[in-house]
Order: sequence, then structure tokens, then C-alpha cells
Amino acid sequence: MSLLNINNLSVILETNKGPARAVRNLSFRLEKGETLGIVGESGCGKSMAALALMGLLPERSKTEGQIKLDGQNLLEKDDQEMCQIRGNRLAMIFQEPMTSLNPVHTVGNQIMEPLRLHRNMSESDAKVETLRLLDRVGIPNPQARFDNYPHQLSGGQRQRVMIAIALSCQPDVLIADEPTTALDVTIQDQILDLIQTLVREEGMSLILISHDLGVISENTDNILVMYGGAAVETGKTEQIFDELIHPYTQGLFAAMPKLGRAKNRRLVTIPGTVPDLISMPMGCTFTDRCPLATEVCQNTPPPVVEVKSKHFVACHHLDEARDRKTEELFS
Ligand SMILES: Nc1ncnc2c1ncn2[C@@H]1O[C@H](COP(=O)(O)OP(=O)(O)OP(=O)(O)O)[C@@H](O)[C@H]1O
Repeated sequence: MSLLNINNLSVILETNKGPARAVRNLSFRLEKGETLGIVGESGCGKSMAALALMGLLPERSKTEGQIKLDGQNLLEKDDQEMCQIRGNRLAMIFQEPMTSLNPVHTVGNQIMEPLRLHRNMSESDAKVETLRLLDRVGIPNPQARFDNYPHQLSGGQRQRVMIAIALSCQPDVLIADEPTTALDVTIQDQILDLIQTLVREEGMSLILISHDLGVISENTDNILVMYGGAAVETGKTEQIFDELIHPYTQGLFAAMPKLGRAKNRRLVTIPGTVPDLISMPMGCTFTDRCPLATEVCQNTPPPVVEVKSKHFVACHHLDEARDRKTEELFS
């Protein structure tokens, strides 16, 4: 049995314009100690999928499908049970730590709180553990930092505090949603390295969410490429980079800044924008932007084909997609 087994998950948001399907029939598995990258442009439903796992979706939303953690469907749990699961099994860090940290409490108290609540520690034990966690996430001089407020720390240090809070409940699964997007490039690498080290040393599984295929490629075992709320390509990270197949994955790859790219070559962008959730095409969600699209793509959902062991692609035009070189598709 997988640690996490997501089966046909859909998230439907109630909006003023009607129901919007932000996640569509998403399925994936996560094993113990494995790292999965979810990649796609802004608005593809990555965060909604993560919030569904955490039981933190907005009020006017509903879910379909299953999210099984050790065989138990989290979508059947009540709020109190989900709170326990968030305190013990799943933890999430977000893009902007300033909005997740409470500005009027010291960082020390914010790390101590889950230790006291979920691990029933005494105040003195929680303080000792908080200082250990601050040190573990690379905050220099934890004793002095304990009494600081979030605004007294740099962006990178605030993200380290968020990681310490996530670690405090010794989760089995860490979900990091764009954890470095708000940080300077040099700090980004340090935070990603820290997450990798902690995940490895603590034996956690990781779901790393990013719009940046470069970040995902360097930090994960497996990749799930999401577009329009659906998975369009999944597989081992190495395998996907060996053979990019789905036209959307090819587009993301072409749009990656690359070292050594000839000076006169402009950076490729995928023309158009992500589809409106209310008026999705009936068929493939990528139809309107895909250079290979034909009528069948517009009207019929694509078959999901296992092109190699555990490498799945959802596309009506697999052979053509395989034959076209990335830069021919998006140039
Ligand atoms: N509270 C909400 N009510 C209605 N629609 C929403 C709400 N939050 C997000 N959406 C819509 O749901 C879709 C998926 O959003 P989501 O945040 O999951 O995308 P994402 O891929 O994580 O992108 P980003 O990185 O920008 O957050 C988007 O079209 C977004 O506009």
C-alpha cells in the first residue's frame, strides 16, 4: 500500500459565474521517502490539489474522489480528525512565510505551539525542542532568535522558521508550495537544499510544487505535470527529461532559461494563457494552446497512455508529439 494514494480527485469551487473545476480527476501515488514535483503554470490547480490534501480548501468548494493516507480516505474525515492529521502526519509550507506567520507572536512561541498542542510537551521541553529545531533549520543563534518577531527576520530566515514549524509535528509528508518563489535566487537554492536534506534525514516524503521545471527537475524523484487542473504527463524525473512527450511539458521545457543558450535566441514562451475554469474545452484542457491540436482534442478527453514503465502521457497525438523537437513546437 502506498503512503499516499490520490484517486480521481476533483476540486469544484463555487464562484459567482458558476462551478469551476480547479482540479480534474487527478490520480497519483507517493511512497515513503519519495519526492514528487508538481509543475505547471500559475492557475493550473497545483495549490488547490495541495490544499485538498491538507483539508484546507476554501469554504465554497467540494471534492470528489479519494485521498488515501495509509489506506484511510481523508475526504471522509471531520474537521477535528483532519486537525489531528495536520498536526501529526501532513505539513505544508507556503510561498510567502510572512502571511503564514503571526506578526504579533514571537517565532519561538509559534514553534512551541504545535509542540505543546500535538506532542503534549511541557513548556520547558517545548522550548528546548524549539531551540533544537531553529538550529536544525540553520538559524544562527537560536537563543536570540527565539524572542524575535517575524518582521525582525529576513525572508529566508522566515521560511526557515516555517520549515521548523512544519518539522515540529514530525510529518510523514511535507508539502512545499512554491517555497522559494518569494526569495532571492541565492537564498532559493539554500532553502531547497535545506528541504532536501531534512526530507532525506527525517525520512519524510515530499511534494514540491513549482511553476519552475528547473526547480522541480533538480529536487524530485518523480514529476507530475499539471495543466487546467488535470495531469498531462507523469513519470520518473529522469525519464521525463530524457523524453519530453506531452506538448505542454515540451513548452515548459522550452520556456526554461538555459545556461549557454545562444545569445541571439529569444526565450520561448507558450502562446496564450491558461484556460478559464468555467469554460474548459470538453476534450484536452491544452487544446487552445497546443500546436498539434485537432478537432478530436477539442471534443474528446485524451487517453492516458503508459508510454514506458510508469511514464504516463495524456495526449491524442502521441506519435507526432514524440517526433517534434521541443523548439520546433514552440518557436
Ligand atoms: N477561492 C477561490 N475561488 C474561486 N476560484 C479560485 C479560488 N482560489 C483559486 N481559484 C482558481 O482556481 C484555479 C487554480 O488555482 P491554484 O491556486 O490551485 O493554481 P496554481 O497552479 O497553484 O497557481 P498559483 O501558483 O498561481 O497559485 C485558478 O484558476 C484560480 O483562479
